[in-house]
Amino acid sequence: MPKINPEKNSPELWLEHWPWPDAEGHKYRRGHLGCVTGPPSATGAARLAARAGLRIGAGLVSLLSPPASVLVNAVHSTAVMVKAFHDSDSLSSLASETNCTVIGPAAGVTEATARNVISVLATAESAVLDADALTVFKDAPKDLFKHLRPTTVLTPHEGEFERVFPGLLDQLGRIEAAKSASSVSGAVMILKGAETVIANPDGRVVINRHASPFLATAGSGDVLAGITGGLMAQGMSAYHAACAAVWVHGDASLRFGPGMIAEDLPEMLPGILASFYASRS
Ligand SMILES: NC(=O)C1=CN([C@@H]2O[C@H](COP(=O)(O)OP(=O)(O)OC[C@H]3O[C@@H](n4cnc5c(N)ncnc54)[C@H](OP(=O)(O)O)[C@@H]3O)[C@@H](O)[C@H]2O)[C@@H](O)CC1
Ligand SMILES: Nc1ncnc2c1ncn2[C@@H]1O[C@H](COP(=O)(O)OP(=O)(O)O)[C@@H](O)[C@H]1O
Repeated sequence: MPKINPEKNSPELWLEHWPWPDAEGHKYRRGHLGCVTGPPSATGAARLAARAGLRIGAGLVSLLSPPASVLVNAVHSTAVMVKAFHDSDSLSSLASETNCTVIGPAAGVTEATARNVISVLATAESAVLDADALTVFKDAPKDLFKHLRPTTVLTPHEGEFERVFPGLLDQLGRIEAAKSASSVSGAVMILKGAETVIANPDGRVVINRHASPFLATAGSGDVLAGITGGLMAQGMSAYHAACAAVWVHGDASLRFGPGMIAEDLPEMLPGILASFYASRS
């Protein structure tokens, strides 16, 4: 088998595609991100994603919330909006109003989550599937694959990856496994870890080592899903958004350093954006 030498992730790969706001623009032109929340006791993960999406520049961000979680979400949200969905049909309708929807963080490993994932994929312009949105297809990954498109990004850690692509990691190693999974599923893959691999269905692969070990903290992956979705909502292609989000997420962790918790990551984004903005030619 030919050895793949993946490209190293760096801003040169994607910064020229950064979705800066137009001087004449308004918030709707900066894109609408939706983040699907879980039950009342598990809403924080989606809120981390939502805040990251807003910080990275999406013009509007909505928490798409089961009715029982609306109050807890509303109490904890200010600029981020809250919209209730009663079933997968009404979620589908809300997702159709977004440019990208993130689903999975603390969504719950339930049949309802599986239905909700399919509904989001049917109507959202683009989607990020993380955590439970992947785990829930453990016994029938092909049921998921048939709904995936090149505008979908999957963001598994190794445990989640193994559930949806059993045996691939052991058989091929991380880089080849991510590449194969992207090709088989037809979606962009972010295989997370100390070295994160980003793979596109067309065979492009990038490896990211620009990250701090302090990222090993609860909720940091939810923030990555939100950054990715926030960039896609602004019109960045799924592959460029995936590469950019992973680098920026890593940069935020390196800038913060020891003591970082997931909540700190979105607050590091303005400094990173300022340095990108200043470097525009
Ligand atoms: N604030 C909140 O609300 C938060 C809510 N969260 C939500 O919690 C839910 C559960 O998600 P989760 O990722 O914590 O656990 P889960 O899917 O059960 O897998 C864990 C098992 O997988 C394995 N494993 C292998 N490699 C691994 C790796 N690199 N990183 C991690 N695990 C790895 C390992 O098994 P082992 O290899 O040790 O046998 C491990 O025991 C989900 O809905 C998520 O969104 C979180 O986002 C946190 C913040
Ligand atoms: N040792 C490490 N070095 C660099 N990055 C790491 C390390 N451990 C985890 N990460 C990163 O932290 C994030 C963890 O995401 P995830 O496992 O989904 O956590 P959670 O479900 O708690 O949000 C990923 O982006 C992963 O790449």
